[in-house]
Amino acid sequence: MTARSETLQSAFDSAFAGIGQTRKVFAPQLAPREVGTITSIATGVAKVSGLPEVGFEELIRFPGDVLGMAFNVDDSETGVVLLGAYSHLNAGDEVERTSRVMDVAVGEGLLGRVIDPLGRPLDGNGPVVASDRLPIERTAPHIMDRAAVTIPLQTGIKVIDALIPIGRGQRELILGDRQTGKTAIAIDTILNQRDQNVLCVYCAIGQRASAVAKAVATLREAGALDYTVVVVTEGNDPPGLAFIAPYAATSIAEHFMEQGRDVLIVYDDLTQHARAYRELSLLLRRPPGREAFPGDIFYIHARLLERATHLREELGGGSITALPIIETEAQNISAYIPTNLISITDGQIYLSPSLFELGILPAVDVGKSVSRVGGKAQRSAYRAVAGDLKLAYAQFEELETFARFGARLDEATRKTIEHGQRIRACLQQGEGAPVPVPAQIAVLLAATAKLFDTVALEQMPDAELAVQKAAVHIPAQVRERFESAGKLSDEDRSTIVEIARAAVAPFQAAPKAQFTAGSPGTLELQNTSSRPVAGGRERS
Ligand SMILES: Nc1ncnc2c1ncn2[C@@H]1O[C@H](COP(=O)(O)OP(=O)(O)OP(=O)(O)O)[C@@H](O)[C@H]1O
Repeated sequence: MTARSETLQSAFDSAFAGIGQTRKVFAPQLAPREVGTITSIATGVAKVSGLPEVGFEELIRFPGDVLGMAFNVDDSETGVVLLGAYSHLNAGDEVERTSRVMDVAVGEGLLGRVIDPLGRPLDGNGPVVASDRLPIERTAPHIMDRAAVTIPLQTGIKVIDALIPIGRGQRELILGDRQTGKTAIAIDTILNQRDQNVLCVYCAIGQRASAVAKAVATLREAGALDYTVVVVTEGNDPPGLAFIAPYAATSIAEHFMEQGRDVLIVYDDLTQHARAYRELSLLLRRPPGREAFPGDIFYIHARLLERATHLREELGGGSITALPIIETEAQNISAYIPTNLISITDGQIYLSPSLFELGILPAVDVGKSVSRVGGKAQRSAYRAVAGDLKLAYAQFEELETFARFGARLDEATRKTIEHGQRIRACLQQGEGAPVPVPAQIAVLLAATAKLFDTVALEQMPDAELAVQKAAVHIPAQVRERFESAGKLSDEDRSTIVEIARAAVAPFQAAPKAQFTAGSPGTLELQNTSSRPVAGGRERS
């Protein structure tokens, strides 16, 4: 054999050897594909037959890549909640099991993005970069994995930080009638997390597109979108999307919490979520209960809010603070969904439409609001003033009701009311203007020291702002004590009060005042008499 024919032979052998080998290794991957058909379709739900092995909450693929979630798993038929546009679907269409449950993209790449509950971008900024995916339904951390709530979550809203403090890992309900400033409180709290090292998730459920666009624009303008993930379902989305939105948002927050980060999550609002669930349940013929809500309506909210917690140090020490929002009807806080949520959460911030109408903003009704765990996390500097402030304010609110009837008031009552009015004025604050801690402490200390009592009510906004600005003069070592657990000494308090006194001084040359019964819920000052006012000072 020549050298040339030898080379040809070996090439021939190796070629055939390759084919033989390929034949041997060729093992086609045969996977069973379970396929069923749509039997009927209604608003946001479909009934499917021919999927005997389908599991509860398993995803089912419909034509056009629409996903659905198995909700009612019966022997003969499966009730499926649709999670996308379904107008092209018809009875008889083929559907397929996916053998997986609903999950969502999570990770740092989501910060600054506006997405839907399926993780699809809505902001036109290209695909979302996810570091991982997590199922939307996860069990809440076990009781032994949880730590006590000890670190405050500053909202930047004076009345909340002073009187209804929130701690990291707490669940605090915001409730009130429509248009009473519920969203404003939640958005302001997000804005205040800028320097607090807290990441935020804002979950808009069934909101008007314009309201969501306004919230996103506010966050973007204030630079708060950089540390916030916005999860949105709009009013005209299928009810299935509204139903899964808070669970998906919570999984996004949990990813950060498990990395040791503090997260704030806002559900705006769970009334829409409950309505979406009611709609789905009625369409799937689940038995209706009170107010036509299904029997497990309490459970769907409890299992959601149980996922907000503060983890133990060994597990990273991260936390999720939840601010669910609920809309009441005609101030009825004892309706089904509000009472459910009140009993699940660790306190509530109640917004009163009457205060809102009087222009007392934020319209927080201090008497009906409570924070059950936040007090323990509150900074000691606040605690030093909160007790006096609460008492004085409660006394004022009670006396104010009497004063409405035009009763003649004795000197002590008049002073209490005057003092209460100034506290109320101090606690008012505009939208989108969170107040830093030192400025808050200065204002609150000035109010408890009755420095504002000699200032005319109409001058109060300016006087209060002057005290806020003067807070920059508080010595650095005192400011440090605001952050630490250390108490303010008497010396610290008098230093702050003196700074505030100097700031208030220009406003104290106020006109003389007399009370008359004014419009309901308020008292007017008239510049007529020369009666002495609080502090024994005569107003000129
Ligand atoms: N502290 C405030 N200062 C001034 N305006 C405010 C304040 N809080 C809320 N508002 C205004 O009150 C209106 C209602 O506020 P917001 O939309 O937050 O209420 P809501 O209760 O969430 O409403 P909805 O029931 O529509 O969800 C808005 O126009 C908002 O700008």
